[in-house]
Amino acid sequence: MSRTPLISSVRVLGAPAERHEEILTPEALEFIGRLDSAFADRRLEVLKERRRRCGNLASGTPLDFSRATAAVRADADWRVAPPAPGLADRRVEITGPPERRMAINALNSGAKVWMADFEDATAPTWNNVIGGQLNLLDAIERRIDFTTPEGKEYRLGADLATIMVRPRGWHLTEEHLEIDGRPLSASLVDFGLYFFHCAQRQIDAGHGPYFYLPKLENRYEARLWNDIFLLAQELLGIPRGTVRATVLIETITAAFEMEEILYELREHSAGLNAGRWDYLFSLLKTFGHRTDFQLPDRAAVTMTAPFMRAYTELLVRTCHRRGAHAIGGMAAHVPSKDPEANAAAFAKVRLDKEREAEDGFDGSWVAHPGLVPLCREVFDGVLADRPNQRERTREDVEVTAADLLSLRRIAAPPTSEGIRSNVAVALRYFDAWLRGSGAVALNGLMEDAATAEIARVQIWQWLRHDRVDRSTVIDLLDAECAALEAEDPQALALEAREVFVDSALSVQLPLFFTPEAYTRHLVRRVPAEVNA
Ligand SMILES: CC(=O)SCCNC(=O)CCNC(=O)[C@H](O)C(C)(C)COP(=O)(O)OP(=O)(O)OC[C@H]1O[C@@H](n2cnc3c(N)ncnc32)[C@H](O)[C@@H]1OP(=O)(O)O
Ligand SMILES: O=CC(=O)O
Ligand SMILES: [Mg+2]
Repeated sequence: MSRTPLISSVRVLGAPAERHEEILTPEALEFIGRLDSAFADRRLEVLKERRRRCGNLASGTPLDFSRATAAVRADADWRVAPPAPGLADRRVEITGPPERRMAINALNSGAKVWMADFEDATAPTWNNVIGGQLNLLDAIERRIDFTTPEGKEYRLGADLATIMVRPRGWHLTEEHLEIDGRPLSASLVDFGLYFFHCAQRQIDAGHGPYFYLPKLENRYEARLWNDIFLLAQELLGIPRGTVRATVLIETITAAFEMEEILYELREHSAGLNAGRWDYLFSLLKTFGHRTDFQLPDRAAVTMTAPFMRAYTELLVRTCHRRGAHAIGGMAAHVPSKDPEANAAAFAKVRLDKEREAEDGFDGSWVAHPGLVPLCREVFDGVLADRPNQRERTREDVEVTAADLLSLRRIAAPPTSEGIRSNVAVALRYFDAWLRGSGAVALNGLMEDAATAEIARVQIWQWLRHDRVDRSTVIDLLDAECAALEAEDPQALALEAREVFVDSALSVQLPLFFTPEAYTRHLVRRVPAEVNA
């Protein structure tokens, strides 16, 4: 990296802990400081534009494919970069937080890719953020093995999944790192620390610095990431085009700009992923104010709903037309110890993966190592010896704006069980998140930040449209708090209740529950110390 001195230094405000100094080296801090200084203003523009667009859509401005970019969509000639080493065959991808034991289990799981997640599946405590970076570094250096006090051994095997890292989204800051008196962008901290420590190591190991990019809303956000990749590669002397990134299409506005997002990132693109849970959240959030866009209980909205099928079909069509991978989403069912529930969960996941494989997806996500063989078997059945099915261009697919927005076709009022379950899931998830776990299994379903957002925003919407009254929700909330406290004396039921009240019962709908909950509950700063 060029050694021109920085005008400002990054200050570490998080408590020091064992081995943190291996990640927070002066050089790594200088690197993320440079990235943040270069892109802080553009990040703020992104957030401003999101608020502006959200306001317009809430007040009824129609959503459509942009006329300004019609030429990009019409040009049949451009393609994204070819798959990078380790990313041609992605038939099974396992996701999970970069926690030490789970990292080893994920890497050994038999999946082709491990999506190491600082986002939906991670509660961004300081220790999770820096500990996650240490685990990634140790995994790449193959020194992550350990033995539990009970004697259970965790060792890396011979055949490991390719690592892709998902940094936090643009809406979040990292309050334990500061430059010029302001916190750094959480996206740039997660991206930058991993890139600084692991990009060259990954290249030396025959792979590369690979990423998943969450919650993008439009092509300008893709352009911003592309510019970040260019600068990061330049600063560390890594050849241009080495980075690869898969963008999650998980907002309704991004669904209208899939081609444009691939185009902006084409030099660094590793395709698109159908992030179904945040996509549903985005639909609810974007149209939550309107009476003409009401969704039924969360459990009643499946991937076979016409507007969800339009979204996944368009994603496959768009990716394959541009030579990019299309990666399927997360079926929420996780294995259970009860054989009957387990068989039901596997049957549901199988159906979901079969539909994706038949539709042309090149691979898909699982949340648990126990589901890797199932997903592999389903995709093997369609792919056989081919690494992917990008040649299936799906020219039969035609999706209109109306198809993507056909929510009315499944509109239904909430049931009392739907209301109760949303209150319970949100409260219990917030409790887990406040205690440092960003993903939990509740009633046989994987719950993470995206699914909890759905639960709380549905309550907000049903209150707004008088589908339920406030006193019913408060009664349910209090009953659930009492049950949680009775079950687990360590539970943070009162704090979780506070997060619920702030995010689901407020007059204005908070765009995400995480920024407020993070600054109020997870940030633990120690007095500032300036890094030399
Ligand atoms: C909407 C989206 O963004 S989806 C993507 C983000 N969400 C996720 O990534 C969720 C990933 N999944 C998980 O975190 C977990 O599977 C959970 C929390 C849902 C359930 O975890 P657990 O309650 O530990 O499940 P369970 O007890 O069945 O686990 C059995 C073993 O599998 C391991 N395991 C479970 N899930 C994973 C995973 N995703 N990656 C690696 N290992 C895992 C457990 O650590 C445990 O290992 P051990 O026996 O060595 O201790
Ligand atoms: O990140 C994935 C999602 O479904 O949300
Ligand atoms: Mg998501």
